[in-house]
Amino acid sequence: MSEELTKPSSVVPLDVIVASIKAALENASSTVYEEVVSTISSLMISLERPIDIIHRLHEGQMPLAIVKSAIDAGILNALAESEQPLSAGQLATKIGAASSLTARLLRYLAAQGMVTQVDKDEYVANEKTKAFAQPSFHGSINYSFGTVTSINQAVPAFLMEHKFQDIIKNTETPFNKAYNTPLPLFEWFQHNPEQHKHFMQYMSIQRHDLVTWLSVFPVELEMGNWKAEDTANDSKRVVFIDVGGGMGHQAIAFGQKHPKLGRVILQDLPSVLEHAQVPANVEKQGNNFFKGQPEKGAKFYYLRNVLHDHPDQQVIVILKHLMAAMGPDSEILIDEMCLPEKGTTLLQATRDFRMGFLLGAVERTLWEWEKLLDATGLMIKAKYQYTNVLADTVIVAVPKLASQ
Ligand SMILES: C[S@@+](CC[C@H](N)C(=O)[O-])C[C@H]1O[C@@H](n2cnc3c(N)ncnc32)[C@H](O)[C@@H]1O
Repeated sequence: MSEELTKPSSVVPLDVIVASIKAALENASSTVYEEVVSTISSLMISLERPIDIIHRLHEGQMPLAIVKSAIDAGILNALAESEQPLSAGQLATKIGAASSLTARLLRYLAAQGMVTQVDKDEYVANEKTKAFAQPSFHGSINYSFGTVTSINQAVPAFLMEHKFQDIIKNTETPFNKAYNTPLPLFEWFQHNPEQHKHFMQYMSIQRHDLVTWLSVFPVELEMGNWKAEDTANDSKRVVFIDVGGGMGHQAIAFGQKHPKLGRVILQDLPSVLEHAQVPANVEKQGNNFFKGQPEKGAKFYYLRNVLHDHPDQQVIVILKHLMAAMGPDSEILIDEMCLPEKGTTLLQATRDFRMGFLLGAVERTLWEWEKLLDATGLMIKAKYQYTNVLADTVIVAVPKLASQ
């Protein structure tokens, strides 16, 4: 038997290894799941030969184009809605496409794990098909394909033109080059509501299934003796402000988990808050964090994935406004990735460049956070890491003087 036809499992017991990984993951927590998937991805990268990298980079451009086409054609929704297995011909009739093209799309989607092929020409929806039939997943694919792809295309020319210097201005990025605009991304979104909607849909699911900061953050411990009752003014104080909170997922989660601690506020630009749907215990408050912080003396000023959107000088402006509003017990909670100094994963390094290409910003290491906070007049009182895959960490920052 030639070497090419030797079954891999006769050399390495792959079937056994795969079966044991699948069995171990059946009831695993999302943290364990993410970590195993990340380790396997790193293993795949470590096993690649140079030509395999060429194949990965070359073939890697295709999935987004195919998945976008499959969504636009309505294949995933039609399959997700069907209670019976469907053939390519039946699906083609439902969506009004050619049956041979539909068959080829299905073959690709099955190879990609997004539909299940149960027989020679029979397909059924699986969990991934059902997820990709939802508007938030459509929006995410549209964001990746419609907004991000053109930015990636602009990167090499942008870096060459800028002589491979750091990207430090949010008005001079590959995004600005790709869209020929002088506006920073979030201002540009105000003039491009369709792209903004897709971005927000992506934001709403990008942490799908990951544990949240509330699973590790010791609220009672950090609260200390802080009380919501403001007896002097016969009112309730603000315990939590989700600064730049977008659709308010974290404000909602905090209010649900801690309904009695005090008032909860969601702050963002007014045009963003129009789209946020929050329960009665979360107050919406339009505010531009570059202009100031109207709520004085709140317990927690929380910022998730906000500061990584901005270069250092702007982060300092945002934090100084919060410092001016802080009372003696206030804390700033910075919920961001803390990149490891060594052994950054491909995903973490990708997120870092994404920030740079879109916004002239960066993901930071813990040491870089320490340096930046120090330059602002803050220090790290505590930190709580809650994911390994993204190294998401809540940094508790307090003014240097108050803590000394
Ligand atoms: C990357 S998103 C993070 C949203 C949210 N914190 C989350 O984790 O889902 C950044 C947020 O900052 C908001 N933002 C940008 N510029 C702002 C400004 N000048 N004032 C207030 N919010 C702003 C955006 O509208 C957006 O909701």
